[in-house]
Amino acid sequence: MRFGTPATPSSMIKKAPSSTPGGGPRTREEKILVTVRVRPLSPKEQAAYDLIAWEFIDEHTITSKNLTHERPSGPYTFDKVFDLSCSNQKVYEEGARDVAISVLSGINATIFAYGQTSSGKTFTMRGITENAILDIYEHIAITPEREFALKFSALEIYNETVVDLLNRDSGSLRLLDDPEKGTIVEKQTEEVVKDAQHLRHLIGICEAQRQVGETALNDKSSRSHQIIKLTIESSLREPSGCLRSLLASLYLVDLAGSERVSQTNTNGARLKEGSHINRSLLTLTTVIRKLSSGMRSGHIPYRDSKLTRILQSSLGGNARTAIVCTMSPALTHVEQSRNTLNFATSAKEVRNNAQVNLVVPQKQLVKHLQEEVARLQAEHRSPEPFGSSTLRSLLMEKELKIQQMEIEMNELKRQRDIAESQLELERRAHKEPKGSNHHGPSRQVVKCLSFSGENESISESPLPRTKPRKMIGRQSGVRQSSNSPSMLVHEIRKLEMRQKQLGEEANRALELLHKEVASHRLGSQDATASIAKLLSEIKEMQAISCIPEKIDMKDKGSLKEEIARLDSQESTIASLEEKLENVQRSIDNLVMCYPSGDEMTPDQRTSSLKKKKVLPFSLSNATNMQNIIRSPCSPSSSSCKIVESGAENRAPENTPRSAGTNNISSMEAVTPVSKHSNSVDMRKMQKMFKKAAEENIRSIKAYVTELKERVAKLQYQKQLLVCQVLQMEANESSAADETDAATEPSPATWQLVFEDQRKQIVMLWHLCHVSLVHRTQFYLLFKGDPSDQIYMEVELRRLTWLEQHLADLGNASPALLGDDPASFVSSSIRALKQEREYLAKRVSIKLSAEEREMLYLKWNVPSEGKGKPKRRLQLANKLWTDPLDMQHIKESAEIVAKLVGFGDSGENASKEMFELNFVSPCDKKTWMGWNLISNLLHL
Ligand SMILES: Nc1ncnc2c1ncn2[C@@H]1O[C@H](COP(=O)(O)OP(=O)(O)OP(=O)(O)O)[C@@H](O)[C@H]1O
Repeated sequence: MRFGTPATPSSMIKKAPSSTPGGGPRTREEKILVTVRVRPLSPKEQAAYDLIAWEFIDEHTITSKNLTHERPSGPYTFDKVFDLSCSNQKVYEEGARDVAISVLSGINATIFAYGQTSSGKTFTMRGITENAILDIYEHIAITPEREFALKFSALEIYNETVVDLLNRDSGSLRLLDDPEKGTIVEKQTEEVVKDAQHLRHLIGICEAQRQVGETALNDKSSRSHQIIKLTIESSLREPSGCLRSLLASLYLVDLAGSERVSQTNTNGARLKEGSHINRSLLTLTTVIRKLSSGMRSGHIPYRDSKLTRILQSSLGGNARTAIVCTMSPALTHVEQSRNTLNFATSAKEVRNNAQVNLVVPQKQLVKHLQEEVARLQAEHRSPEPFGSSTLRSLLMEKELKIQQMEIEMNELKRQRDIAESQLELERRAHKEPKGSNHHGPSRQVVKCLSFSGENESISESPLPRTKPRKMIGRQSGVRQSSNSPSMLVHEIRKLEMRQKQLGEEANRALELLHKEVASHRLGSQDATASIAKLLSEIKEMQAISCIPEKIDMKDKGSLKEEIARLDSQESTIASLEEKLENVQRSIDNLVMCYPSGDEMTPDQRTSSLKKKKVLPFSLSNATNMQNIIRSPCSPSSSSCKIVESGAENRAPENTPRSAGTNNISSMEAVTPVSKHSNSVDMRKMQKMFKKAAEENIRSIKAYVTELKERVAKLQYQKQLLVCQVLQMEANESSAADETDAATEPSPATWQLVFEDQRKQIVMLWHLCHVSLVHRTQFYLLFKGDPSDQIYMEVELRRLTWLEQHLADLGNASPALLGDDPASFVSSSIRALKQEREYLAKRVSIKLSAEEREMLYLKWNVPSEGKGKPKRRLQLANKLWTDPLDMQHIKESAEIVAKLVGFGDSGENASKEMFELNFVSPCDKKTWMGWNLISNLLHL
């Protein structure tokens, strides 16, 4: 049996016709119905002469009385506020009925009670459940035209373990992700409900099975979250044109109550239960808060707890939801009640998108078609108004349809089997690393926190996996498609290829320059030699930095290696730049080497004229020459052309001139030619040559400058891409989780996120038995500065993984675990105990007698008596014990800091001790230099 949205492929769910019972709109976006119920003072509260701290302004508004010197809270306004005298009947009618009966119209519905322990959740949910049963069966009774089928299932989430309340023996149930149905509970029992009495009986069984325990606040405190699911399918009894039936589920959720350790006086098993309860409620609060702030498209951490995973569709999804927030009126609980009201305030902003679920049961459809065939066959046997051929074709058509349906059914079954086997594979794949390395981070965590090669292999896995989350679209200059590490590596490689091409072009340009200078025999020998040297150097450099032609994206090399490689190439790029500088200098020298005709001495002029007489090509070839030089600058020119044109312009080898172009004496020996040239206007020729040469050199100079710019641009783009890779890794489940929008969180949003993350971190420290000194240092160091963001995220991820790991150890069967599963947990607890003993010793060293007395008084530490531990140890044992009470946390941190000797702001610690040498993520717009990136990766 499956738990989740109705067990029907979404493709089969259609919008309802207008004639659905209930008659409401087909889909509706609406806010969650939020009401608040305040129970009467309990006998215990009355006995303690506790005061009523709340005032009911009207049916919708509640505010705190001004009983203490504290600022009063409120007024708070909700869909309804029920005062102390309100009956269950009224709470149901005004706070739940409308939502509950939606299930009869094919709309999923969820009703849950939220509130502090002993605030009346179970009391309220019982009332709602009973009234809902009455309403449902009354509706069934007055709707004879429809046939109703009810199914019942129930589970509890106890210490983050899902248990079937109809079959406890089945142990811990797994939650599976179904792309269409959302979260489903594997192998859960589902009972067909016969009637109202049977339904009450089943609910009774569940209540008896549920984990209940005694705490200081409640004799029968629910220690688990209970989720009852009633699935109702209804269809018209009379066969009509409409084959579809309405299918929806009603979830009745009785949450365990949030509790303060200091008030419930819990320890041992109760304390552990309380921690799990608080943690999952904290996730629920976070989910609600995020949904209420309109972050529907951003990351909502449903997966952080089993409760929110199961309730996902009820929170911002395809369901109508009503929440009854319960609270005690007592002054003692005013702080907790305020928390409840804040939760309720967030919840009333959450919008759901419920729709009518219509299904076509395949069985029914096949049955219908068979009946149709039978009818047609009967008609065929009897005299018919139509020709027998018409009937036959109709029959054929129907049979074909049946066959089609069967094929579709088989295909659906096949797909289901594939999905199941994939899930099974995935489950095994997840289990494997556990067995081999209990202490290593999970693959997913590794993926989030590092660039190890394993990630690449994960990405190649055929198993379904979570998609990389969206990047914050910060680098507008970088292609949008670069949204996965492999894409980015691909981009980087492409840029490198381009860079290589540019290098080659530069080389060709230089070669031409070289040729020209050599063949003209003009300019200084030094310049010619230096260009020749540059040419060979660049060639050499290209050979070294040769990039593999083939971009092999299956390469197992990790991104980290990739970035290290890029980093090492920096020197190559720098030297390319340097060499280009040199080329430019050489060109400048060359320019200098062309003395203007006017400045030439008569000797120079003669020599120049002599040289010009032996030009390898005549001046009529000037156009060609320009082509040679210009071609590399022109983007459209191909290197091939350049080489060819160079060859074309070479002097024919059989001419006498070509015999001795390499030295001046041989040039001078070619007297007939020079004599012949004498007829040319030498002065004019000289001018033209100078002009052409200067133009060539300008052209090369411009080209080199352009090359330099292009190399710089490429390098910049490459670094942007690297940054993107880094940011993506860092953001994968945190910053990018926060928002899809391309905007930075505003300081106000960051403060909210910070508070939220801090609460989660505190809770996780508690659950994972993290060292008190670490907690204190971290708490005092990270106080919400924007630059703390990355530290907070990393700490949260580390702890979330650790908690999950510990939970897995706790839930796994000993056979699977091999070594002592509890050793890790117990050694952490032992270390914590030793730390408390150490802190206790420091109490008398670091605090004056007066300070000690004040603390004992404030922290309710009774005086020492026989058999009681020392007061200082009692004090140490109280520190950091209530993760829900932020005041307690703050004071605990201050005391530990004093005992250990940290300054007010943890001055003995620095953020770097958390080994995160990052720049502030809020400076993300500023350029992250290469060295910083290298540091970041600890390359
Ligand atoms: N509206 C009410 N009127 C009278 N009694 C109430 C009301 N609400 C709760 N109570 C009583 O208060 C006590 C605590 O209620 P309940 O067990 O429902 O609290 P809870 O919130 O479910 O606690 P927990 O989270 O610990 O399970 C019970 O004895 C219950 O009968």
